Amino acid sequence: MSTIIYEEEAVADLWSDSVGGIMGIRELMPKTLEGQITMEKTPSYFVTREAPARIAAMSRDTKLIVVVRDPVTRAISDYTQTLSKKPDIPSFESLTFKNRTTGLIDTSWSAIQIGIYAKHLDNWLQFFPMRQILFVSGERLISDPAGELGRVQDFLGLKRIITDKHFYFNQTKGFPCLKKAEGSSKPHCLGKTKGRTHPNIDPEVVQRLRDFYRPFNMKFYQMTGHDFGWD
Ligand SMILES: Nc1ncnc2c1ncn2[C@@H]1O[C@H](COP(=O)(O)OS(=O)(=O)O)[C@@H](OP(=O)(O)O)[C@H]1O
Repeated sequence: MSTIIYEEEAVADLWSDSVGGIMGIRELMPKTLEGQITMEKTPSYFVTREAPARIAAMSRDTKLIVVVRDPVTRAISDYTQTLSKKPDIPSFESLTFKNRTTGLIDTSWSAIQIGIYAKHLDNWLQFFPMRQILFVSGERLISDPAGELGRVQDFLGLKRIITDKHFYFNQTKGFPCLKKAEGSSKPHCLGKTKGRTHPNIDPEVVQRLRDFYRPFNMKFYQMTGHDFGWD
């Protein structure tokens, strides 16, 4: 049987040379026994330039899992998260453009930059073959969580233990939830910070962003061999 051990996002800073870089992080990660898989979950790795080389230097066999969703919705979700912490930030519409009159998009804004998946994937492919990378569809994770987790289990070479039986759709939350949380007999939904209501964004700005991302999405579908259906 395989046990999965999670590490937290805080580990990200620990890659820095000041704490011993790769060797430092190795010391901090739990020891992995035969039959166990050690996992670390840090969303920012996917968009961090140095991450592929550093992870490859630690182990070329590492398997990588990335959840991707429609980059336009992702940008709005990202903005919604920042807004919840800093209510005084400018509108989504004004942050989107370098110059609203010319329609020039500010690709240096992280909410926009992160969704250019093809560009980030290019960096990873310099160090890892595509067969070691799994892209999970954020949309399917909501519409068919068991199906998407089936792909994850197959990719990790695990028996399909998590199935439809483990989920139910919670009408109040508007998302799938677990029938039983681990080590408990009670249902479990993700917390309040997951599944926030997004603000309404000017449809013209949304359309402009759709047009902006289309070529990058097409490239991404080509690279992964999978149409995520965002266009
Ligand atoms: N089952 C279930 N329950 C609740 N939310 C779900 C679920 N599955 C996927 N999602 C989507 O996850 C989004 C939040 O994940 P993030 O990775 O953005 O969160 S975080 O950055 O780690 O806070 C969150 O994005 P927002 O809707 O923008 O809040 C959800 O759409």
